[in-house]
Amino acid sequence: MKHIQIDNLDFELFIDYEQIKKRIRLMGIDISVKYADKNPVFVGVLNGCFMFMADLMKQVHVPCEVSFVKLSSYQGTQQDHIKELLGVGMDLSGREIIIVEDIIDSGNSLQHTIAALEKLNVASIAVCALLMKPDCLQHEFDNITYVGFEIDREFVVGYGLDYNGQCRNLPDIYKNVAHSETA
Ligand SMILES: O=P(O)(O)OC[C@H]1O[C@H](OP(=O)(O)OP(=O)(O)O)[C@H](O)[C@@H]1O
Ligand SMILES: Nc1nc2[nH]cnc2c(=O)[nH]1
Repeated sequence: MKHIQIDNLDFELFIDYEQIKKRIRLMGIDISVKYADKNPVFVGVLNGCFMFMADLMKQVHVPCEVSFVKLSSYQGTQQDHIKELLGVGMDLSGREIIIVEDIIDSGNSLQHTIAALEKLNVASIAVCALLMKPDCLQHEFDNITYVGFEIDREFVVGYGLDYNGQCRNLPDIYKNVAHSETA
């Protein structure tokens, strides 16, 4: 089993790039069928989505547009409180939106992204996430339509996901393991 260490944490291989590609291919087929003639806008939530978005777009075979947003946070004592969406950069009114997320954990980010997009008079919002942790969700959503892999509570890195800014470049996904397992 492939292991890596980042700072003080150990990780082992969890989902390899071949599995990821196969799953994304099927997700792309589903989306292409559903959105034929709808010219959807894929809205990626940076930073984590960049690899997933790139691979997903190669598997979507209908006319579409791509945009990215970033969530900004309050600083200091309010740190981690999501404030607003930055960078949509196009008119989304009347458009069919597919939010692209690398991972849904608590669902806090997703809830804020959806709330911000709803203010822009979009026609519809669906969510496409590579990973989701159902046991960690703190909100109810009725529009998480496309999920690559449902995973347990483990902390994962790679394929766009970081630990302290590191590991986003890894093609495979790794999960955190206790120190003793790798000793
Ligand atoms: O469901 P949640 O508990 O909100 O967690 C999911 C969010 O966490 C990560 O983003 P992060 O804020 O770490 O920023 P990043 O994309 O730049 O890594 C990930 O990309 C999701 O957007
Ligand atoms: N890198 C990373 N970011 C996250 N954000 C929410 N959950 C996770 C996770 O498991 N890994």
